[in-house]
Amino acid sequence: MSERPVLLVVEDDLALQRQLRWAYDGYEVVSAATRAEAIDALRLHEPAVVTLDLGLPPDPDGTTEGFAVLADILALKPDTKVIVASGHDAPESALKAIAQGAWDFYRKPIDIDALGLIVARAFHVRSLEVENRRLAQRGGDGGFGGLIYASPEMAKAVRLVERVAPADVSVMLLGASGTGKELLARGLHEASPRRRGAFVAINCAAIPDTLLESELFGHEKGAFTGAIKTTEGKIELAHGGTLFLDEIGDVPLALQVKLLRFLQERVIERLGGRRPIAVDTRIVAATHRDLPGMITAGSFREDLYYRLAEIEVPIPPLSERPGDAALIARQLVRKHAAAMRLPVTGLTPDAIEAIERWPWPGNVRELENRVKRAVIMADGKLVTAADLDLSAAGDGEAELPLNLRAAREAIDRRVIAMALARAEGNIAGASRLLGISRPTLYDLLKSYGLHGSDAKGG
Ligand SMILES: Nc1ncnc2c1ncn2[C@@H]1O[C@H](COP(=O)(O)OP(=O)(O)OP(=O)(O)O)[C@@H](O)[C@H]1O
Repeated sequence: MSERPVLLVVEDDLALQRQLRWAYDGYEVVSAATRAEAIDALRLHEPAVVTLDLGLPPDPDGTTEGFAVLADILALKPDTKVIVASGHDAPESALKAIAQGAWDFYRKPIDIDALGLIVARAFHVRSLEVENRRLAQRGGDGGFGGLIYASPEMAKAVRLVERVAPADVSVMLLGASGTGKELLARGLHEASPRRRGAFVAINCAAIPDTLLESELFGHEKGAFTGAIKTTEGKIELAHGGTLFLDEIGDVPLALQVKLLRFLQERVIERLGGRRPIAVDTRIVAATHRDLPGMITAGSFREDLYYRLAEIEVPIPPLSERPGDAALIARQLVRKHAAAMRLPVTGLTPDAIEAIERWPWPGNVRELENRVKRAVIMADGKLVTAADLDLSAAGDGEAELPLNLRAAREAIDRRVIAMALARAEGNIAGASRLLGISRPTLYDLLKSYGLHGSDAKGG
């Protein structure tokens, strides 16, 4: 039973003590009638929240003893949320208590429901503070590669990348646009012995096929019209370091052959060049495409795939990482407010709720764009759902799915992802939570292309 949060009630009226203990059965209510008892209880139970009647003996009609208790509590445990009682005749003492560090006040005679709300809010805020502190200790600007995350899904991807970073194996990051593939690739580079070399990134989908070859391999002066000087390609620029090839699935077949040769022989030839150049570059590739499907269709070389994908790291979309969107949003608000010198400090509860409901088709990139804009739009200190332009989230107004089947699939995916997250990727656990059999869940995972952590092995 000691798992219930402890609420310390400092109150000299024994009947009232009993009434409160009875009313707040969601908490472990500990009572104290004097300053000494209150401090003993504070030391013993370390309650997160205390309600404090300022009129305690030996000054039951005044407030001196109450203020002394308040000072003691805040000196011993400054993060305690103290809620003081203000007598109907002395509202100013409540304000004075708040000025001295009390969290809130309530009026006597006690309204159990109203006080209950204040107490619940105090516990809630306290738990958020504890969580924030825990995250801050992980490193101010995020952990590995600057990534911010708390979901087990993302932690798993990060752990895998961390583990393979020092080894000389090829890594393929699989995830949709904006899920953080480049940050992960950069983190991999930083965690590898190659961190003294350069990290070079190229998005193969963003460069026209005709230019991609010279971007990757470089060219000699005069190799083609406009080649006015010899230029090193990205592979050469990353010599001694890491080259991140984003959207590898968009590399045309002819160039795939050339890439494969580089990976086999570790030499390149610039366009128009005649001599092979030895290059020591580690390739990390990424794609959102179904490469095995492309291999079957003949548009991606199987031999290149096996060279590039010794280890595959699936990166879940933001919508399948419970809790991450709100966490990243908080950090981004602080970052952009500081960069733009705006007095915005956080998000309103309705903004957090809207963020949690939004499907984030553009993943973290979309989140970052919206937060940046919202920080500029915000009127006060807090960003609202309207500032984020997410007020229609969940109404179905912003994103009407293609048809009912697509809508059902979207909901299935979300709920399955949540169940997997709660069961820490365990299929048996997730299927129990969903009220379906294991084989049914496997079928759903397969048909939606989702991965439970033991989906492959189990
Ligand atoms: N977990 C995260 N924490 C903080 N910022 C993130 C996180 N994931 C992504 N970002 C930010 O979101 C943006 C998109 O991330 P990134 O470029 O790594 O995605 P990507 O998967 O490589 O996308 P694309 O394939 O479209 O280039 C970047 O500004 C990045 O800093």
